[in-house]
Amino acid sequence: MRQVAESDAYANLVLPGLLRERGISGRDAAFATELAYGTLRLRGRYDAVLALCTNGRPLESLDAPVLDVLRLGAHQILGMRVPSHAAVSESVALARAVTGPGPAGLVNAVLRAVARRPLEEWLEAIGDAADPRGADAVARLAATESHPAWIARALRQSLVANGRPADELGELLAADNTAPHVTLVARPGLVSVDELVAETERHTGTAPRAGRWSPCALVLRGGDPADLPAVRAAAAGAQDEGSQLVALALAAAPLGAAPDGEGAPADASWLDLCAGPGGKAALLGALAHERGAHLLANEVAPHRARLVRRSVAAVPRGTVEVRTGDGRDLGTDHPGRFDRVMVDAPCTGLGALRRRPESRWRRTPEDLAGLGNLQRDLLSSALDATRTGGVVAYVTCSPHVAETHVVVEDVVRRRDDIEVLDATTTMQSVTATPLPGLGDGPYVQLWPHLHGTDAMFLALLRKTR
Ligand SMILES: C[S@@+](CC[C@H](N)C(=O)[O-])C[C@H]1O[C@@H](n2cnc3c(N)ncnc32)[C@H](O)[C@@H]1O
Repeated sequence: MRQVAESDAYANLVLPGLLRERGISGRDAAFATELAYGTLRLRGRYDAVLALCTNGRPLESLDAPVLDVLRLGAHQILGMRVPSHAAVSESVALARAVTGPGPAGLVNAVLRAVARRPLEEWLEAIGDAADPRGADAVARLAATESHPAWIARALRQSLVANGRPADELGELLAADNTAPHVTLVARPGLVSVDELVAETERHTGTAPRAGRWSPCALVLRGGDPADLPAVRAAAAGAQDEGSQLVALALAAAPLGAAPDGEGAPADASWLDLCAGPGGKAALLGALAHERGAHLLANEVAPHRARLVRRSVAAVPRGTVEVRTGDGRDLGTDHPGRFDRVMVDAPCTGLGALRRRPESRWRRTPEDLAGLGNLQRDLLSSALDATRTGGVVAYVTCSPHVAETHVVVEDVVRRRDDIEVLDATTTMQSVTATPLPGLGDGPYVQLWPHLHGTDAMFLALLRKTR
Protein backbone atom coordinates (compact mmCIF):
# COMPACT_ATOMS: atom_id res chain seq x y z
CA MET A 1 0.00 0.00 0.00
CA ARG A 2 2.79 2.39 0.92
CA GLN A 3 4.78 1.64 -2.24
CA VAL A 4 1.70 2.15 -4.40
CA ALA A 5 1.02 5.49 -2.72
CA GLU A 6 4.58 6.80 -2.44
CA SER A 7 6.41 5.45 -5.48
CA ASP A 8 3.52 5.14 -7.96
CA ALA A 9 4.21 1.39 -7.96
CA TYR A 10 1.74 -1.04 -9.52
CA ALA A 11 0.25 -3.35 -6.91
CA ASN A 12 0.21 -6.30 -9.29
CA LEU A 13 3.95 -5.92 -9.84
CA VAL A 14 4.92 -5.20 -6.22
CA LEU A 15 2.83 -7.78 -4.39
CA PRO A 16 3.98 -11.02 -6.07
CA GLY A 17 7.62 -10.10 -5.26
CA LEU A 18 6.76 -9.32 -1.64
CA LEU A 19 4.91 -12.61 -1.24
CA ARG A 20 7.89 -14.54 -2.64
CA GLU A 21 10.34 -12.60 -0.44
CA ARG A 22 8.30 -13.36 2.72
CA GLY A 23 7.65 -16.98 1.74
CA ILE A 24 3.86 -16.45 1.74
CA SER A 25 2.01 -18.93 -0.47
CA GLY A 26 -1.27 -20.82 -0.89
CA ARG A 27 -4.25 -19.56 1.10
CA ASP A 28 -2.19 -16.92 2.91
CA ALA A 29 -1.05 -15.49 -0.43
CA ALA A 30 -4.65 -15.48 -1.69
CA PHE A 31 -5.73 -13.67 1.51
CA ALA A 32 -2.94 -11.08 1.23
CA THR A 33 -3.75 -10.51 -2.45
CA GLU A 34 -7.46 -9.95 -1.81
CA LEU A 35 -6.60 -7.71 1.13
CA ALA A 36 -4.26 -5.51 -0.91
CA TYR A 37 -6.11 -5.41 -4.23
CA GLY A 38 -9.57 -5.17 -2.68
CA THR A 39 -8.51 -2.33 -0.40
CA LEU A 40 -6.99 -0.42 -3.33
CA ARG A 41 -10.00 -0.94 -5.59
CA LEU A 42 -12.56 -0.04 -2.95
CA ARG A 43 -10.57 2.81 -1.44
CA GLY A 44 -13.19 5.39 -2.44
CA ARG A 45 -15.99 3.40 -0.80
CA TYR A 46 -13.99 2.89 2.39
CA ASP A 47 -12.84 6.49 2.60
CA ALA A 48 -16.47 7.56 2.40
CA VAL A 49 -17.33 5.15 5.24
CA LEU A 50 -14.31 6.16 7.34
CA ALA A 51 -15.19 9.84 6.90
CA LEU A 52 -18.47 9.10 8.70
CA CYS A 53 -16.61 7.41 11.60
CA THR A 54 -13.98 9.99 12.59
CA ASN A 55 -16.20 12.41 14.52
CA GLY A 56 -15.81 15.06 11.89
CA ARG A 57 -12.03 14.85 11.62
CA PRO A 58 -11.11 15.06 7.92
CA LEU A 59 -9.29 11.99 6.57
CA GLU A 60 -6.64 14.25 4.98
CA SER A 61 -5.50 15.24 8.46
CA LEU A 62 -4.49 11.63 9.24
CA ASP A 63 -0.97 10.37 8.55
CA ALA A 64 -1.00 8.45 5.27
CA PRO A 65 0.13 5.12 6.83
CA VAL A 66 -2.60 5.40 9.47
CA LEU A 67 -5.21 5.98 6.77
CA ASP A 68 -3.92 2.89 4.94
CA VAL A 69 -4.27 0.82 8.12
CA LEU A 70 -7.86 2.06 8.46
CA ARG A 71 -8.64 1.20 4.83
CA LEU A 72 -7.19 -2.29 5.24
CA GLY A 73 -9.25 -2.75 8.40
CA ALA A 74 -12.41 -1.51 6.70
CA HIS A 75 -11.91 -3.96 3.83
CA GLN A 76 -11.47 -6.86 6.26
CA ILE A 77 -14.66 -5.88 8.11
CA LEU A 78 -16.89 -4.92 5.18
CA GLY A 79 -15.37 -6.70 2.19
CA MET A 80 -13.84 -9.94 3.52
CA ARG A 81 -15.31 -12.35 6.00
CA VAL A 82 -12.83 -11.49 8.77
CA PRO A 83 -14.53 -11.35 12.21
CA SER A 84 -14.66 -7.71 13.30
CA HIS A 85 -12.83 -8.23 16.59
CA ALA A 86 -9.92 -9.89 14.76
CA ALA A 87 -9.82 -7.16 12.09
CA VAL A 88 -9.83 -4.43 14.74
CA SER A 89 -7.13 -5.98 16.94
CA GLU A 90 -4.88 -6.85 13.94
CA SER A 91 -5.28 -3.30 12.62
CA VAL A 92 -4.40 -1.79 16.02
CA ALA A 93 -1.30 -4.01 16.15
CA LEU A 94 -0.39 -3.02 12.61
CA ALA A 95 -0.79 0.67 13.43
CA ARG A 96 1.50 0.22 16.45
CA ALA A 97 4.07 -1.59 14.30
CA VAL A 98 4.16 0.92 11.44
CA THR A 99 3.50 4.24 13.17
CA GLY A 100 4.18 3.68 16.90
CA PRO A 101 1.57 3.65 19.69
CA GLY A 102 0.16 7.16 19.04
CA PRO A 103 -2.71 6.41 16.64
CA ALA A 104 -3.64 2.98 18.06
CA GLY A 105 -6.56 4.46 20.03
CA LEU A 106 -7.92 6.24 16.99
CA VAL A 107 -7.65 3.12 14.82
CA ASN A 108 -9.46 1.13 17.49
CA ALA A 109 -12.30 3.67 17.82
CA VAL A 110 -12.78 4.25 14.09
CA LEU A 111 -12.81 0.57 13.13
CA ARG A 112 -15.20 -0.28 15.97
CA ALA A 113 -17.54 2.34 14.53
CA VAL A 114 -17.15 0.78 11.05
CA ALA A 115 -18.03 -2.63 12.48
CA ARG A 116 -21.27 -1.36 14.03
CA ARG A 117 -23.17 -1.35 10.74
CA PRO A 118 -23.33 -3.92 7.91
CA LEU A 119 -22.11 -3.06 4.41
CA GLU A 120 -25.64 -2.50 3.04
CA GLU A 121 -26.33 0.22 5.62
CA TRP A 122 -23.00 1.88 4.93
CA LEU A 123 -23.74 1.91 1.19
CA GLU A 124 -27.03 3.70 1.89
CA ALA A 125 -25.23 6.19 4.13
CA ILE A 126 -22.37 7.00 1.77
CA GLY A 127 -24.77 7.16 -1.18
CA ASP A 128 -26.87 9.73 0.74
CA ALA A 129 -23.72 11.68 1.63
CA ALA A 130 -22.64 11.80 -2.04
CA ASP A 131 -26.12 12.65 -3.32
CA PRO A 132 -27.95 14.41 -0.48
CA ARG A 133 -30.80 15.70 -2.66
CA GLY A 134 -31.33 12.42 -4.50
CA ALA A 135 -30.72 14.20 -7.81
CA ASP A 136 -27.45 12.69 -8.97
CA ALA A 137 -27.62 8.91 -9.39
CA VAL A 138 -24.15 8.79 -10.96
CA ALA A 139 -22.53 10.51 -7.95
CA ARG A 140 -24.29 8.02 -5.67
CA LEU A 141 -23.08 5.04 -7.73
CA ALA A 142 -19.56 6.47 -7.96
CA ALA A 143 -19.42 6.56 -4.14
CA THR A 144 -20.99 3.19 -3.46
CA GLU A 145 -19.12 1.39 -6.28
CA SER A 146 -15.86 3.17 -5.52
CA HIS A 147 -15.05 5.04 -8.72
CA PRO A 148 -13.95 8.65 -9.12
CA ALA A 149 -17.06 10.57 -10.23
CA TRP A 150 -15.46 11.71 -13.51
CA ILE A 151 -14.78 8.09 -14.47
CA ALA A 152 -18.31 7.00 -13.59
CA ARG A 153 -19.67 9.83 -15.76
CA ALA A 154 -17.36 8.94 -18.67
CA LEU A 155 -18.37 5.27 -18.49
CA ARG A 156 -22.04 6.22 -18.50
CA GLN A 157 -21.48 8.42 -21.54
CA SER A 158 -19.71 5.57 -23.30
CA LEU A 159 -22.49 3.07 -22.55
CA VAL A 160 -24.98 5.44 -24.16
CA ALA A 161 -22.71 6.24 -27.13
CA ASN A 162 -22.40 2.53 -27.78
CA GLY A 163 -26.11 1.85 -27.67
CA ARG A 164 -26.26 0.39 -24.16
CA PRO A 165 -28.83 1.56 -21.58
CA ALA A 166 -27.44 4.11 -19.13
CA ASP A 167 -28.86 2.14 -16.22
CA GLU A 168 -26.27 -0.59 -16.85
CA LEU A 169 -23.75 1.71 -15.17
CA GLY A 170 -24.17 0.07 -11.75
CA GLU A 171 -23.43 -3.38 -13.22
CA LEU A 172 -20.43 -2.04 -15.10
CA LEU A 173 -18.97 -0.37 -12.01
CA ALA A 174 -19.59 -3.52 -9.95
CA ALA A 175 -17.80 -5.60 -12.63
CA ASP A 176 -14.78 -3.28 -12.29
CA ASN A 177 -14.69 -4.28 -8.61
CA THR A 178 -14.53 -8.00 -9.34
CA ALA A 179 -11.09 -9.53 -9.89
CA PRO A 180 -10.97 -11.29 -13.26
CA HIS A 181 -9.98 -14.94 -13.63
CA VAL A 182 -6.68 -15.56 -15.35
CA THR A 183 -7.30 -16.28 -19.03
CA LEU A 184 -4.72 -18.02 -21.20
CA VAL A 185 -4.26 -17.84 -24.94
CA ALA A 186 -3.09 -20.93 -26.80
CA ARG A 187 -1.17 -19.26 -29.61
CA PRO A 188 -2.28 -20.99 -32.83
CA GLY A 189 0.32 -23.28 -34.33
CA LEU A 190 2.50 -23.04 -31.20
CA VAL A 191 0.37 -25.08 -28.78
CA SER A 192 -3.11 -26.50 -29.33
CA VAL A 193 -5.98 -25.76 -26.96
CA ASP A 194 -6.20 -29.50 -26.14
CA GLU A 195 -2.49 -29.68 -25.32
CA LEU A 196 -2.78 -26.63 -23.11
CA VAL A 197 -5.82 -28.09 -21.30
CA ALA A 198 -3.89 -31.30 -20.56
CA GLU A 199 -0.81 -29.43 -19.42
CA THR A 200 -2.82 -27.08 -17.19
CA GLU A 201 -4.59 -30.01 -15.59
CA ARG A 202 -1.27 -31.76 -14.94
CA HIS A 203 0.35 -28.72 -13.37
CA THR A 204 -2.51 -27.06 -11.48
CA GLY A 205 -4.58 -30.13 -10.61
CA THR A 206 -7.74 -28.66 -12.15
CA ALA A 207 -8.96 -28.52 -15.73
CA PRO A 208 -9.36 -25.00 -17.14
CA ARG A 209 -12.64 -24.11 -18.83
CA ALA A 210 -12.90 -22.99 -22.44
CA GLY A 211 -13.12 -19.25 -22.99
CA ARG A 212 -16.57 -17.89 -23.76
CA TRP A 213 -15.71 -16.18 -27.03
CA SER A 214 -12.16 -16.64 -28.23
CA PRO A 215 -11.47 -20.06 -29.74
CA CYS A 216 -7.90 -19.85 -28.35
CA ALA A 217 -8.89 -18.98 -24.76
CA LEU A 218 -8.80 -21.08 -21.61
CA VAL A 219 -9.82 -19.80 -18.19
CA LEU A 220 -7.77 -21.05 -15.24
CA ARG A 221 -9.63 -22.25 -12.15
CA GLY A 222 -6.54 -21.98 -9.99
CA GLY A 223 -2.77 -22.11 -10.05
CA ASP A 224 -0.14 -19.77 -11.37
CA PRO A 225 0.15 -19.52 -15.16
CA ALA A 226 3.90 -18.93 -14.79
CA ASP A 227 4.23 -22.58 -13.68
CA LEU A 228 3.07 -23.89 -17.05
CA PRO A 229 5.81 -24.99 -19.46
CA ALA A 230 3.82 -23.69 -22.47
CA VAL A 231 3.67 -20.26 -20.84
CA ARG A 232 7.37 -20.32 -19.96
CA ALA A 233 8.12 -21.25 -23.58
CA ALA A 234 5.79 -18.42 -24.79
CA ALA A 235 3.63 -20.83 -26.81
CA ALA A 236 0.84 -19.67 -24.52
CA GLY A 237 0.40 -16.58 -22.37
CA ALA A 238 -1.96 -14.84 -20.01
CA GLN A 239 -4.24 -12.64 -22.12
CA ASP A 240 -7.73 -11.26 -21.63
CA GLU A 241 -10.26 -12.61 -24.11
CA GLY A 242 -11.00 -9.10 -25.35
CA SER A 243 -7.34 -8.65 -26.31
CA GLN A 244 -7.38 -11.98 -28.09
CA LEU A 245 -10.52 -11.07 -30.02
CA VAL A 246 -9.26 -7.76 -31.37
CA ALA A 247 -6.09 -9.44 -32.69
CA LEU A 248 -8.13 -12.27 -34.25
CA ALA A 249 -10.47 -9.68 -35.80
CA LEU A 250 -7.61 -7.75 -37.42
CA ALA A 251 -6.29 -11.01 -38.91
CA ALA A 252 -9.79 -11.80 -40.27
CA ALA A 253 -10.72 -8.34 -41.59
CA PRO A 254 -11.53 -8.28 -45.33
CA LEU A 255 -8.70 -6.74 -47.36
CA GLY A 256 -9.24 -4.92 -50.61
CA ALA A 257 -7.09 -5.41 -53.68
CA ALA A 258 -4.18 -3.09 -54.26
CA PRO A 259 -4.79 -0.94 -57.39
CA ASP A 260 -2.42 -3.00 -59.53
CA GLY A 261 -3.26 -6.28 -57.73
CA GLU A 262 -4.41 -9.39 -59.52
CA GLY A 263 -5.93 -12.44 -57.85
CA ALA A 264 -6.08 -12.61 -54.04
CA PRO A 265 -5.07 -9.40 -52.25
CA ALA A 266 -1.54 -9.36 -50.83
CA ASP A 267 -1.49 -10.36 -47.17
CA ALA A 268 2.18 -10.75 -46.44
CA SER A 269 3.20 -7.75 -44.39
CA TRP A 270 1.73 -6.96 -40.95
CA LEU A 271 2.58 -4.23 -38.47
CA ASP A 272 1.92 -3.89 -34.74
CA LEU A 273 2.61 -0.20 -34.15
CA CYS A 274 2.46 -0.14 -30.31
CA ALA A 275 3.50 -3.65 -29.41
CA GLY A 276 4.79 -3.59 -25.82
CA PRO A 277 4.60 -5.75 -23.76
CA GLY A 278 3.67 -8.02 -26.65
CA GLY A 279 0.47 -9.96 -25.92
CA LYS A 280 -1.18 -9.03 -29.20
CA ALA A 281 2.12 -9.18 -31.12
CA ALA A 282 2.58 -12.81 -30.02
CA LEU A 283 -0.92 -13.78 -31.16
CA LEU A 284 -0.56 -11.82 -34.41
CA GLY A 285 2.91 -13.35 -34.92
CA ALA A 286 1.50 -16.88 -34.52
CA LEU A 287 -1.32 -16.10 -36.98
CA ALA A 288 1.09 -14.43 -39.41
CA HIS A 289 3.30 -17.50 -39.35
CA GLU A 290 0.36 -19.77 -40.20
CA ARG A 291 -0.44 -17.50 -43.13
CA GLY A 292 3.14 -17.10 -44.34
CA ALA A 293 3.11 -13.39 -43.49
CA HIS A 294 5.72 -11.25 -41.70
CA LEU A 295 5.03 -9.07 -38.63
CA LEU A 296 6.97 -5.95 -37.70
CA ALA A 297 6.40 -5.33 -33.98
CA ASN A 298 7.24 -1.74 -33.09
CA GLU A 299 7.51 -0.32 -29.57
CA VAL A 300 8.87 3.03 -28.44
CA ALA A 301 10.09 2.04 -24.95
CA PRO A 302 13.24 -0.13 -25.07
CA HIS A 303 12.37 -2.09 -21.91
CA ARG A 304 8.93 -2.87 -23.31
CA ALA A 305 10.47 -3.87 -26.66
CA ARG A 306 12.50 -6.45 -24.70
CA LEU A 307 9.22 -7.81 -23.29
CA VAL A 308 7.88 -8.07 -26.84
CA ARG A 309 10.94 -10.14 -27.84
CA ARG A 310 10.24 -12.50 -24.94
CA SER A 311 6.56 -12.67 -25.80
CA VAL A 312 7.14 -13.66 -29.45
CA ALA A 313 9.99 -16.09 -28.64
CA ALA A 314 8.02 -19.19 -29.66
CA VAL A 315 7.03 -17.88 -33.09
CA PRO A 316 9.37 -19.54 -35.59
CA ARG A 317 12.33 -17.38 -36.57
CA GLY A 318 11.96 -15.06 -39.50
CA THR A 319 8.26 -14.28 -38.89
CA VAL A 320 8.50 -11.43 -36.37
CA GLU A 321 10.93 -8.53 -36.30
CA VAL A 322 10.89 -6.41 -33.13
CA ARG A 323 11.86 -2.78 -33.61
CA THR A 324 12.33 -0.02 -31.06
CA GLY A 325 11.11 3.32 -32.37
CA ASP A 326 8.40 5.94 -32.43
CA GLY A 327 5.31 4.65 -34.21
CA ARG A 328 4.56 8.17 -35.39
CA ASP A 329 7.50 7.90 -37.83
CA LEU A 330 6.48 4.69 -39.55
CA GLY A 331 3.90 6.31 -41.82
CA THR A 332 6.58 8.57 -43.30
CA ASP A 333 9.36 5.96 -43.24
CA HIS A 334 7.27 3.15 -44.81
CA PRO A 335 4.32 4.68 -46.68
CA GLY A 336 1.84 2.16 -48.10
CA ARG A 337 3.90 -0.85 -47.03
CA PHE A 338 1.62 -2.94 -44.78
CA ASP A 339 -1.46 -5.08 -45.44
CA ARG A 340 -2.67 -5.26 -41.83
CA VAL A 341 -1.82 -2.83 -39.04
CA MET A 342 -2.64 -2.96 -35.33
CA VAL A 343 -2.72 0.33 -33.43
CA ASP A 344 -3.22 -0.72 -29.81
CA ALA A 345 -2.91 2.86 -28.66
CA PRO A 346 -1.58 4.07 -25.31
CA CYS A 347 -4.72 5.03 -23.39
CA THR A 348 -6.13 5.69 -19.92
CA GLY A 349 -6.85 1.97 -19.45
CA LEU A 350 -10.32 2.75 -18.09
CA GLY A 351 -11.50 -0.53 -19.61
CA ALA A 352 -9.16 -2.61 -17.47
CA LEU A 353 -9.86 -1.18 -14.02
CA ARG A 354 -10.65 -4.62 -12.56
CA ARG A 355 -7.11 -5.70 -13.46
CA ARG A 356 -5.23 -2.67 -12.08
CA PRO A 357 -6.52 -2.04 -8.59
CA GLU A 358 -5.02 1.41 -8.02
CA SER A 359 -5.28 2.87 -11.52
CA ARG A 360 -8.71 4.51 -11.16
CA TRP A 361 -7.31 6.76 -8.39
CA ARG A 362 -4.25 7.71 -10.39
CA ARG A 363 -5.84 8.75 -13.64
CA THR A 364 -7.09 12.32 -14.11
CA PRO A 365 -9.26 13.88 -16.81
CA GLU A 366 -6.16 15.86 -17.85
CA ASP A 367 -4.53 12.61 -19.05
CA LEU A 368 -7.02 12.53 -21.90
CA ALA A 369 -5.67 15.60 -23.68
CA GLY A 370 -2.08 14.39 -24.05
CA LEU A 371 -3.12 10.88 -24.93
CA GLY A 372 -5.66 12.16 -27.47
CA ASN A 373 -3.00 13.88 -29.57
CA LEU A 374 -0.74 10.83 -29.46
CA GLN A 375 -3.64 8.52 -30.37
CA ARG A 376 -4.54 10.68 -33.40
CA ASP A 377 -0.91 10.85 -34.53
CA LEU A 378 -0.39 7.09 -34.17
CA LEU A 379 -3.59 6.29 -36.05
CA SER A 380 -2.67 8.72 -38.86
CA SER A 381 0.81 7.22 -39.10
CA ALA A 382 -0.67 3.70 -39.23
CA LEU A 383 -3.00 4.70 -42.07
CA ASP A 384 -0.10 6.25 -43.98
CA ALA A 385 1.88 3.03 -43.53
CA THR A 386 -1.00 0.94 -44.93
CA ARG A 387 -1.34 0.01 -48.61
CA THR A 388 -4.46 0.71 -50.64
CA GLY A 389 -6.99 -1.97 -49.60
CA GLY A 390 -5.08 -2.68 -46.38
CA VAL A 391 -6.78 -2.62 -42.97
CA VAL A 392 -5.94 -0.82 -39.73
CA ALA A 393 -7.35 -1.94 -36.37
CA TYR A 394 -7.58 0.96 -33.92
CA VAL A 395 -7.82 -0.54 -30.45
CA THR A 396 -7.91 0.84 -26.91
CA CYS A 397 -8.47 -0.81 -23.55
CA SER A 398 -10.56 2.21 -22.67
CA PRO A 399 -14.20 2.79 -23.60
CA HIS A 400 -13.90 6.57 -23.07
CA VAL A 401 -15.47 8.18 -26.15
CA ALA A 402 -12.68 10.79 -26.27
CA GLU A 403 -10.18 7.96 -26.87
CA THR A 404 -12.38 5.86 -29.14
CA HIS A 405 -15.17 7.26 -31.33
CA VAL A 406 -13.85 10.82 -31.26
CA VAL A 407 -10.27 9.87 -32.22
CA VAL A 408 -11.41 7.65 -35.10
CA GLU A 409 -13.94 10.17 -36.38
CA ASP A 410 -11.47 13.08 -36.18
CA VAL A 411 -8.79 11.20 -38.11
CA VAL A 412 -11.19 9.83 -40.72
CA ARG A 413 -12.81 13.26 -41.24
CA ARG A 414 -9.44 14.81 -42.08
CA ARG A 415 -8.74 12.29 -44.88
CA ASP A 416 -10.48 11.13 -48.04
CA ASP A 417 -8.90 7.69 -48.34
CA ILE A 418 -10.59 5.76 -45.52
CA GLU A 419 -13.56 3.42 -45.42
CA VAL A 420 -14.88 2.52 -41.95
CA LEU A 421 -15.60 -1.23 -41.95
CA ASP A 422 -18.31 -2.87 -39.86
CA ALA A 423 -16.11 -4.32 -37.14
CA THR A 424 -19.06 -6.17 -35.54
CA THR A 425 -19.40 -8.52 -38.54
CA THR A 426 -15.69 -9.33 -38.54
CA MET A 427 -15.74 -9.76 -34.77
CA GLN A 428 -18.66 -12.18 -34.89
CA SER A 429 -16.82 -14.18 -37.57
CA VAL A 430 -13.93 -14.99 -35.19
CA THR A 431 -15.82 -15.84 -32.00
CA ALA A 432 -16.65 -19.37 -30.87
CA THR A 433 -20.19 -18.24 -29.95
CA PRO A 434 -21.90 -14.99 -31.00
CA LEU A 435 -21.16 -11.99 -28.78
CA PRO A 436 -24.37 -10.39 -27.47
CA GLY A 437 -25.05 -6.67 -27.34
CA LEU A 438 -22.64 -5.45 -30.03
CA GLY A 439 -25.29 -3.15 -31.51
CA ASP A 440 -25.29 -1.86 -35.07
CA GLY A 441 -21.60 -1.05 -35.35
CA PRO A 442 -19.50 0.02 -37.06
CA TYR A 443 -17.35 -0.16 -33.93
CA VAL A 444 -17.06 -2.95 -31.38
CA GLN A 445 -17.14 -2.04 -27.71
CA LEU A 446 -16.73 -4.95 -25.30
CA TRP A 447 -17.84 -4.65 -21.66
CA PRO A 448 -16.78 -6.40 -18.44
CA HIS A 449 -20.37 -6.65 -17.16
CA LEU A 450 -21.71 -8.00 -20.44
CA HIS A 451 -18.88 -10.07 -21.90
CA GLY A 452 -16.60 -10.69 -18.91
CA THR A 453 -13.72 -9.13 -20.90
CA ASP A 454 -11.86 -5.88 -20.48
CA ALA A 455 -13.73 -3.00 -22.12
CA MET A 456 -11.78 -3.15 -25.39
CA PHE A 457 -12.72 -0.88 -28.27
CA LEU A 458 -12.12 -1.86 -31.91
CA ALA A 459 -12.51 0.14 -35.12
CA LEU A 460 -11.51 -1.36 -38.48
CA LEU A 461 -10.50 1.13 -41.17
CA ARG A 462 -9.65 0.27 -44.77
CA LYS A 463 -7.55 2.39 -47.10
CA THR A 464 -9.45 3.11 -50.29
CA ARG A 465 -6.55 4.53 -52.30
C1 LIG B 1 -1.80 -0.34 -24.82
S1 LIG B 1 -0.09 -0.63 -24.86
C2 LIG B 1 0.06 -1.89 -26.07
C3 LIG B 1 -0.22 -3.27 -25.54
C4 LIG B 1 0.25 -4.35 -26.48
N1 LIG B 1 -0.29 -4.18 -27.82
C5 LIG B 1 -0.06 -5.74 -25.98
O1 LIG B 1 -1.06 -6.33 -26.42
O2 LIG B 1 0.70 -6.25 -25.17
C6 LIG B 1 0.53 0.78 -25.70
C7 LIG B 1 2.00 0.74 -25.96
O3 LIG B 1 2.32 1.84 -26.80
C8 LIG B 1 3.61 2.27 -26.48
N2 LIG B 1 3.79 3.61 -27.06
C9 LIG B 1 3.55 4.82 -26.50
N3 LIG B 1 3.88 5.80 -27.36
C10 LIG B 1 4.32 5.21 -28.49
C11 LIG B 1 4.82 5.69 -29.73
N4 LIG B 1 4.91 6.99 -29.97
N5 LIG B 1 5.21 4.79 -30.65
C12 LIG B 1 5.11 3.46 -30.41
N6 LIG B 1 4.66 2.94 -29.26
C13 LIG B 1 4.26 3.81 -28.31
C14 LIG B 1 3.65 2.20 -24.98
O4 LIG B 1 4.99 2.17 -24.52
C15 LIG B 1 2.89 0.89 -24.74
O5 LIG B 1 3.79 -0.16 -24.66
